[in-house]
Amino acid sequence: MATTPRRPLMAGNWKMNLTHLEAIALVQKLAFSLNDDDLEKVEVAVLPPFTDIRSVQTLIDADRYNIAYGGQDLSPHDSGAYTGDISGAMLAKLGCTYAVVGHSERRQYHAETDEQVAAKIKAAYRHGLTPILCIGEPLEVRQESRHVEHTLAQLDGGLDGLGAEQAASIVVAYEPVWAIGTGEVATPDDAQEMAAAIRERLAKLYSADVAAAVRVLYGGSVKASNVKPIMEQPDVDGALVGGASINADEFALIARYHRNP
Ligand SMILES: O=C(CO)COP(=O)(O)O
Repeated sequence: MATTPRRPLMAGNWKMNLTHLEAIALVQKLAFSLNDDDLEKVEVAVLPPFTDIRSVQTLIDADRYNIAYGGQDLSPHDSGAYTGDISGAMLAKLGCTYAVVGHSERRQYHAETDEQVAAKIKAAYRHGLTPILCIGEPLEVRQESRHVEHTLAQLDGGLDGLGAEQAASIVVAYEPVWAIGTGEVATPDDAQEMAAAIRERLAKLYSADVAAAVRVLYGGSVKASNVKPIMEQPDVDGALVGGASINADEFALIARYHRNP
């Protein structure tokens, strides 16, 4: 099996936080806290609210910051009468690299189904965006030890109808719902167990090469103080960071985890 080294990705999902003015201040501070070596070792991305993206783009372009950015969601449609929605074309035109798809908060508060998630993933690829597919189990499912089965069913649903070439570039984020915003982080072993199971399922659905290429992130109460042992797991390739990503100092420390003793 040809294994290409996977470049770690630290992505900050700001959720519904920070105005465009606050976004500019955060990205500036973040860029000053990271050196070329950090940004070579680790890809750093921010995922601001839609209203901030134009400002983030302008700043990153003007100062040539090596920081990627993307949207927190996108419409499965390319244009039309979908009030309040944002298309992949709009995100692509703003220079976005990524689009988060199927975050548990979208599934919970907007009743998003696996079918809609699969349609959004295809919409992202139509516009050259890399989807970050979020999957993960709620607490009661873990308590019944059905977490792997539940999470892999979401993976199957999200990837439904997607070809191998596209699947090889997707990013999958394992975000156990019980760890999101709770301060209760999964153990490094929990993260590794699921990341390995995701990779194994990708090998089955596609091929060993696809499984070896896909970056699997962990998300849920990631902080500078807990990120390193999670990143040391062989199948974990990065983190999707919520609360800690809206503090530039903390997110920079997370992105520079490799410098920590
Ligand atoms: O949902 C998350 C990232 O998408 C995780 O959020 P927290 O880091 O705030 O737990």
